[in-house]
Amino acid sequence: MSVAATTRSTQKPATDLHLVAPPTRRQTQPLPSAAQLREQLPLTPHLARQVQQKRHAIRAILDGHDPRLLVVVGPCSLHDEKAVLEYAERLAALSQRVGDRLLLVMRAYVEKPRTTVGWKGLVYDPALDGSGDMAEGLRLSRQLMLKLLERGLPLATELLQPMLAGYFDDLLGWAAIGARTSESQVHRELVSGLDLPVGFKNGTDGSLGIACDAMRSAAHAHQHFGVDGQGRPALVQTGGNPDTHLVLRGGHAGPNHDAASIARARAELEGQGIEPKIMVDCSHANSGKNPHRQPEVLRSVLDQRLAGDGSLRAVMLESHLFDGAQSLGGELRYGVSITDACLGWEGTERLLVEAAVRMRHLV
Ligand SMILES: O=C[C@H](O)[C@H](O)COP(=O)(O)O
Ligand SMILES: C=C(OP(=O)(O)O)C(=O)O
Repeated sequence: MSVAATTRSTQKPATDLHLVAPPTRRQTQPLPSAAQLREQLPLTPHLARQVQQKRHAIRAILDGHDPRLLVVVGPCSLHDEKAVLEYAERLAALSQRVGDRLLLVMRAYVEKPRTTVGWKGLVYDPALDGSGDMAEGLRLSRQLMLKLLERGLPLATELLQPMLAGYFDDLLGWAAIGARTSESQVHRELVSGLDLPVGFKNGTDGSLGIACDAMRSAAHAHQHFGVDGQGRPALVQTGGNPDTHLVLRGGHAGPNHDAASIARARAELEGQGIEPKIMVDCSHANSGKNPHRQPEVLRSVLDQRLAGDGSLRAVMLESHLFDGAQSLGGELRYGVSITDACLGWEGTERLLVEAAVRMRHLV
């Protein structure tokens, strides 16, 4: 029975109207299942091997077996295939130059959590005009991620809508659970069943506890409600994910990348019996969302790492071809973010080469 039909059959008298959803409040349209999209846009055996190798390399860094720095870097969100591929070409070339000291993983973020409302990412609205063609968004997002993999890059994304994980998780080297969802049981259950390294971010208010709780929950086996590959409701059993870590992204009270904050984070993790493996997000509340401050955050992390803090194993940067951000609505500038402001390519390349030079003391 359709949602509209259900609504009509339960219609209440006018006095109870606040209890009854008007027929237009919720409508549904079918979408391809994850299995259908994977069949339409398959991961070749060659790329599947590459994904596994990259996951292995990322784990080795996060576990402290490889002294290189893991760097998750790239646009705040993907919106323009041409610019994304140009960015990826440059990142792949840079990766060749710095790969002995830095492992570069490209941000391929197709879902955006919003504080209130706003464009929610390529997968939701690929035409960028509110038309919300999500079937096309799913297709375009998976196709673009495959093209990025073909350039040899490992991929990172935020897993926001748990139902979407199955459309993309075979392509990922690393994933984030964002500041707005680290406390969510549903996301912790999701991570518990993923065979890839995942970073839990501290809350937007700066709280570390929710991310530590999340790691402990995700390390456990769970039984939860979910969907199978065909999109049918399913009882999902997960085995627990041991490959999770903390991502410090600052909070309402300010940044949390300084030595005192890192020491607090280490103590919180150790207090909960979790090995301290920390990524610092140089953007978001750690830079006050000013992209030109991302370099100082990265330099502060490097200073601490070189001074002997081995728990600092990874960083994140929001970077695009050109500096800044732009609003949707008018004529869009090529290679400029339409969500958070990013550091442009020139600054990114300079910064990462500088980081690689400094890392030679360790690697
Ligand atoms: O990384 C992106 C943003 O910080 C996040 O999606 C929230 O954005 P908003 O506060 O502009 O909605
Ligand atoms: C939304 C993001 O981060 P956070 O969850 O830290 O706001 C992001 O990295 O794109």
